[in-house]
Amino acid sequence: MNMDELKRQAAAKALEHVRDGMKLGLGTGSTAKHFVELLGERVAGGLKVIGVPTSETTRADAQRCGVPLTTLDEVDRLDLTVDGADEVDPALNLIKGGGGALLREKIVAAASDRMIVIADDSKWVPTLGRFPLPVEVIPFGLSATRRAIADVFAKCGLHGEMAIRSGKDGHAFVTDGGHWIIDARLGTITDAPRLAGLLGAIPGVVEHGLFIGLASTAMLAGSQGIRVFERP
Ligand SMILES: O=C[C@H](O)[C@H](O)[C@H](O)COP(=O)(O)O
Repeated sequence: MNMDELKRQAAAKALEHVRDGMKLGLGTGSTAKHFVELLGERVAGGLKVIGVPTSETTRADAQRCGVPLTTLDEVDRLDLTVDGADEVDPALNLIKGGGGALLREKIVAAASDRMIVIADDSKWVPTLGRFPLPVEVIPFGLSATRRAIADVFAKCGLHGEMAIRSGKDGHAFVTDGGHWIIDARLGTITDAPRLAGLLGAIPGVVEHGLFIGLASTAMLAGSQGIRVFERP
């Protein structure tokens, strides 16, 4: 079975948890896109849900699939967010943001009663950090912000290359919020909650891709079937 089929299987498993009347957070990325498409099929069959997209790409996908949309200004809490991840560890802490949507994804996840992470099982890691950590930054004062990020890494015993993410046009990649992303190759993040706290306190850092304590459930599809993990 190829990777894309595994992603679709994980998405289908998450769909089993969607009930009529739910307010949903709709994630971003190739796995979340499967969920939006499958959800669209259920909506066409009469399911009543409303979704908040976590990116302009997901907004367009959801509109194409006929999923009704709203915003966090119009609804209070969301019942469930279903989203992909770049890495998942045994505590269900995550690295996200490979597609650049981490800021809206984190806002939506934090406004949800439950977050289900869907992925193929290559995303499962014993310790976060193999995937470069995305840090969303304000372009103003970038060098100062970068130095502050490097100081935080050193304080956490981490050393690694930092690179401004480029877009397809070769210029800096710009997020939906108009910010840039620094990708940091850290290798192994031994204390992700501490790193998350320190990064979040840097002026100029808008958000980072460490999702600590936000995911309730992970559904990971592999050749042996789907494994479901609940946050310990
Ligand atoms: O910014 C993008 C998101 O965090 C994605 O959910 C993440 O990169 C996983 O994407 P994919 O399902 O394409 O591997």
